[in-house]
Amino acid sequence: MQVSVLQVGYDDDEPVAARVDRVAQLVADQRGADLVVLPELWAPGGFAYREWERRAEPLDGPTVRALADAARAAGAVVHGGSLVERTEQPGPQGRHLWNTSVVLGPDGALLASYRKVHRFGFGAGEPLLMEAGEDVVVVDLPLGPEGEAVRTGLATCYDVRFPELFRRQVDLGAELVLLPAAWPAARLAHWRLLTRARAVEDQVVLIAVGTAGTHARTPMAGHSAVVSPWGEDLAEADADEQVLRVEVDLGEVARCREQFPVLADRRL
Ligand SMILES: O=C(O)CCC(=O)C(=O)O
Repeated sequence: MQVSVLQVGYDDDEPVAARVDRVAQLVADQRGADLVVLPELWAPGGFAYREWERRAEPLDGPTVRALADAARAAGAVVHGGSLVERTEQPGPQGRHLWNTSVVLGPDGALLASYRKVHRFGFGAGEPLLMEAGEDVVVVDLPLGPEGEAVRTGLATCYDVRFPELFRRQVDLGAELVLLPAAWPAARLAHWRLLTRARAVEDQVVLIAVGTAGTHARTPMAGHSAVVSPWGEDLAEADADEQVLRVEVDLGEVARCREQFPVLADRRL
């Protein structure tokens, strides 16, 4: 499987509509990739809390429509990262906003969405403004050598600190996990450690995609990575905007689980 990791960089000066056009073109340029993965909240701004209400949109809004066109142009499955989703109906806490990731097929159809379960912000930001997702999402994506289904778990940024979510995905058959993020540079060491730990303990291929640049006075860590089930880096970005093209052998998941059957030794 050929994967394009798009580590998007942005600052506060770039208008959102211009960023959506720029990133959609970057996605469309990824012909030859089977899977393209974008970061968390790259259009509205991962830490631009004050702008989220104004920049929120439904799942059939302009950002997802632009990504769907780009997926068709690239002929690839596109994990569009996440957006601030606005719904008509409020959630249990009476709010209308969610941090929602979307996955589109090569025909532009919406294959899956995932609402971030663990909200980041310690009382501000996400817990104050957004609803929490309730559902663990594992979806079949047509990413095998002949387009066969690959069980793929979806998680977002802060979720990586909660190993039980990923273990539940493994129980639901996940072999590949996609983790868009907007991770701050201040905790780069945690990002590197936790992404490798999740790949090793769950024996999955983990594709972790962060952002670059500084917005809302928060420098971003970058360092997107594609990690094998053995915990080895198949690729790692630096701190700047970057596109990584990586060949991933998903057969390594079954080989790793057979050669080192640690998951079979769990005591429940
Ligand atoms: O857990 C962290 O240190 C950062 C998490 C985060 O930035 C997020 O979930 O948006």
